[in-house]
Amino acid sequence: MTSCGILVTGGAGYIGSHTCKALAQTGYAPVVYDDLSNGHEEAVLWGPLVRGDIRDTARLTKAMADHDVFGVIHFAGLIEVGQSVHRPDLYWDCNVNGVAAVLEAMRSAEVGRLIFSSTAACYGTPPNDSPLSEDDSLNPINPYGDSKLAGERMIAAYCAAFGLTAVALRYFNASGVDAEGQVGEAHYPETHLIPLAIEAALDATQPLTVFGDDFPTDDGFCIRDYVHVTDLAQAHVLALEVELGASGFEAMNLGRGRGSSVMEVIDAVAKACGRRPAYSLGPRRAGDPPMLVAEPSRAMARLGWTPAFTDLQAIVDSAVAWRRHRRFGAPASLKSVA
Ligand SMILES: NC(=O)c1ccc[n+]([C@@H]2O[C@H](COP(=O)([O-])OP(=O)(O)OC[C@H]3O[C@@H](n4cnc5c(N)ncnc54)[C@H](O)[C@@H]3O)[C@@H](O)[C@H]2O)c1
Ligand SMILES: O=c1ccn([C@@H]2O[C@H](COP(=O)(O)OP(=O)(O)O[C@H]3O[C@H](CO)[C@H](O)[C@H](O)[C@H]3O)[C@@H](O)[C@H]2O)c(=O)[nH]1
Repeated sequence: MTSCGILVTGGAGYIGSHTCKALAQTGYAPVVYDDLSNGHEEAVLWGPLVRGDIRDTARLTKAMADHDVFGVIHFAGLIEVGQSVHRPDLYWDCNVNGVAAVLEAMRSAEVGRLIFSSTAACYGTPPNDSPLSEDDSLNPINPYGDSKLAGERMIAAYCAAFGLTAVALRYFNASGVDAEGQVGEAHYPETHLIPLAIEAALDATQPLTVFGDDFPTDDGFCIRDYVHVTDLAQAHVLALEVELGASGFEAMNLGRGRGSSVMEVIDAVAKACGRRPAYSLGPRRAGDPPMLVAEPSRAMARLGWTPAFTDLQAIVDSAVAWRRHRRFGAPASLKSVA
């Protein structure tokens, strides 16, 4: 019988834990590999946890062999655009050496399929207002995006040379939370807009700072494409068995294809919480492009993927429900870092 085991690096984190749930619901057996530096043991609910660093090739190889996995979904890494500008050393080390270790371990353990967490940050600042397609130029403007694009290129080279197959999924802004509240979003420190705006609405001592109101957009605020994490999780499951062409590698955007400004997010949070988040205006955050919106038709055609959450308000509502009843995560640790 073919193995149904999947090694999920970073599976104790936000997107990884939601993906483990989707994998288990589809009949796969997720094995989480995570050092818990930013993840939560309480989020590992659908299979075993192997604690280890993503740069440890030997430990990864052993985990793949011990659990007889046939694929790897690689989420583990550092994720903050702003931090990457101030500490590029951390991002090149963890995100690039992490991919190298995963690829070498896959070669040793003879594991054939990789799904990689990539990002809209690979595109940099788009040249115009059109949604971004995979054929648009890749010019990251921060070390986080650089490190992810380097990961994609290393993976594509391994596919060409060593016969692995891989899909890089370029997420736009992961948001929202599992409808049953089994897992959720609990980053420390939290830097993402939606959870911070919710905290500001529910706790007057945690005001939000809005990073800039002078962007070249209709209302002057940054625009992002917020896509529900359960929809992202579903795309990973679909990507595991998609047929790939001769190169063995494909990159696909995952977004709703709709942009929302920071002020539209604040409005949706106000509606969901019944109270407007307190906020002050700050300077632009280093490394923030004005507008990132996906053209997601390739993932829809190639994977048969359709995002179930089409509406920003429903995404924000799910995040508010988690904040009110969360299973893990402590509000006192919430802190914005620019
Ligand atoms: N959140 C987003 O909007 C977004 C958007 C685009 C891409 N991504 C990518 O998706 C992936 C997951 O993001 P997330 O929001 O779930 O982040 P997260 O921080 O919640 O999860 C990352 C997990 O990786 C683990 N990890 C970090 N460094 C590690 C190391 N050295 N060794 C082993 N484990 C390590 C952490 O403990 C954590 O559980 C990341 O690769 C990120 O770059 C996220
Ligand atoms: O306290 C805050 C936090 C964010 N923002 C603004 O809200 C928007 C969204 O910011 P997030 O930090 O929530 O998300 P990013 O767009 O910076 O980054 C996310 O999407 C990227 C891809 O576009 C990366 O992949 C990254 O990992 C992921 O966190 C941005 O315009 C940002 O300037 C604020 O105004 N105040």
